[in-house]
Amino acid sequence: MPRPRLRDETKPDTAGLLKILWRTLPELWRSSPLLVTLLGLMALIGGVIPAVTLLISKWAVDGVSEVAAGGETNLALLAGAWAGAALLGQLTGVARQVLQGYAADNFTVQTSRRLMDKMNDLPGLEVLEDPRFHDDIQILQMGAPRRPLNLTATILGLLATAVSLLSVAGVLLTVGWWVPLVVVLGMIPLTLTQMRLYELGWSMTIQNTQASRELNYFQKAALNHGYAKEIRLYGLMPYLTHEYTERTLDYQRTMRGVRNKQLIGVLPAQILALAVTAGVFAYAVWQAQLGNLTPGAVVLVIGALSQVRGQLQELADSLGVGSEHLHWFGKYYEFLDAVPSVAVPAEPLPLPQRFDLTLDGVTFGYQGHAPVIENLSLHIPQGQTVAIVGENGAGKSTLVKLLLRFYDPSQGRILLGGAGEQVDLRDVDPQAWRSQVAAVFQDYARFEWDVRQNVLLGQEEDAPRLQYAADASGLTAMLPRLESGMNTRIGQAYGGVDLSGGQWQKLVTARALYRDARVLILDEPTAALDPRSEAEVFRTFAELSRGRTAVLVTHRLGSVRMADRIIVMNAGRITEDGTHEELLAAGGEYAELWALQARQYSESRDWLEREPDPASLLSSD
Ligand SMILES: Nc1ncnc2c1ncn2[C@@H]1O[C@H](COP(=O)(O)OP(=O)(O)OP(=O)(O)O)[C@@H](O)[C@H]1O
Repeated sequence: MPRPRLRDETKPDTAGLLKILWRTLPELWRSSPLLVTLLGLMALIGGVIPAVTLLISKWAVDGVSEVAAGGETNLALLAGAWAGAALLGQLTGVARQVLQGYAADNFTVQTSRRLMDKMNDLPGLEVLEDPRFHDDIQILQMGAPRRPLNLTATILGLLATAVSLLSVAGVLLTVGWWVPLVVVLGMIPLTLTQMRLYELGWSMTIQNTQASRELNYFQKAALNHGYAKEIRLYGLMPYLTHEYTERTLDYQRTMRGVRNKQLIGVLPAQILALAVTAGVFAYAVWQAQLGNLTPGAVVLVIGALSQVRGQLQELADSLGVGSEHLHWFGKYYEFLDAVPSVAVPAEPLPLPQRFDLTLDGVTFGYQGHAPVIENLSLHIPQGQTVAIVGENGAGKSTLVKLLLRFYDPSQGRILLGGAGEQVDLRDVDPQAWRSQVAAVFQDYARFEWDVRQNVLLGQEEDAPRLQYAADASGLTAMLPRLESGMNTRIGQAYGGVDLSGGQWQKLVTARALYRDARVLILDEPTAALDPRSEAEVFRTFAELSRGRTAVLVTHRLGSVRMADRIIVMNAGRITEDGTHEELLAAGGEYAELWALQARQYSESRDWLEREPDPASLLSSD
């Protein structure tokens, strides 16, 4: 299975950028067809107005000369035409700004939606754990609100500028066929230099994203509420400040170098452009002195020269800025085209009748790491309650994530279904399978919404079911302590309250219970609960798991006795498998862990019951 490739280290050249533009134009048009068509028309109209104005100016100056020489010219008509053209220019300009805003808004929403839809099409987690992905997603996230908007403005601006440039250059033909050619050729180096420098700026952005992400992390950590206790306790702030400052200064030094290069780099090309403009201007004046050009033509040349200069400058800026936007869109398409390693099958098989779970020689390692599950085989018949225990890092949570198909095994298969109807998890729609599973993860999501939304997670509210989930999880009992009960907003950032670890755990248990699922997975659901709440959650779990397939990962051995079967994992393998009594009798790791926990309980009970002797508390042995 090919790994998703989100980062193209070879950045697109001009042909690549044109390809990206070619793909973007229809996208832009699709986001608001009528608006974009109208805007295109307006850009065309706005584009020819400068040339028309120049011509009218020429005719007016020549007309004035004619009148001065005793001839006749309708100067009022020319003045009216000039004012009309200027007014049309103003009006199309304003209308363009307004409509462009609407079109850009639509394009922005469409682009962001595509990003989120693509995220939804990535059913696995692997892609999110790739550090290169963080860089790309940061670029995409930061650019999503502004790149589509800016590109829309740039494309329309480019269209108007190109039309303007062509029409004004056309007007210059009246002075000499070579004049527009020389003017444009003389200014092309400026355009190219500017574009190259913009390119440099973009590549710096890319190269520095990891660096800027890291340096920002130091600042974020320093200001983050969640880290505040450790930072104060361990006096971490000077370290964070030092790291942040050093890294930022380093980063700024690099960026300053790029900026200076950008500014100085354009100077020679600017001087050439200026020389060409001055040369053509001198030529026009000389020709007028010889009587080859009318005063109106000189005015036209002066106006056209400054127009062409301005427009080429604009073209260079737009092409440079536009190429940055296109680079962003290049990343965006790379992301949209990324092939997820955990893929939704083109033609998913229906879910089987029975939900027996079978792992058949499964091996799995996280991206770039050694296997953490090795050749593991396990059969969990439908309806069985299985507790998985084992030391830290044994692979228990990884096994749970594999069961939910957040990853695919690198070897072996995970099968779903009873005999004769088994399907490989890879062949069913992951969303269909997950909708049958309720799970409480160790690192559950703490959405900063209200309590109700945190339980419902986007599902329709069913009052009796919500009541049941809240009662069974212990959530109901804690609601009176929250100011607005179920409607209490969580998260200080939005003026809400903070929940304790145990309160959160009750809430996420309610979240799982609200889902009417056939498979129940609880990964350390009681780590932060007080003993009474813990007992309550296990009692509910026992009740709920009746008739359902249930997997419970826990270190609390006292609670695993009620499981039909206990599995002990060690270094990615199953080392023991049986009931509580069987495993105790076997005298293996489980029995050892059980004895250890039992001894801890009895020792602390003895210790508590003993009359405290201050000397024994202070002695070192
Ligand atoms: N996303 C990840 N990327 C890389 N390695 C990971 C990732 N998640 C877990 N691991 C590694 O996989 C191994 C198994 O982790 P896992 O979380 O499955 O263990 P566990 O048995 O659930 O441990 P615990 O009892 O501490 O929760 C560990 O060595 C861990 O460092």
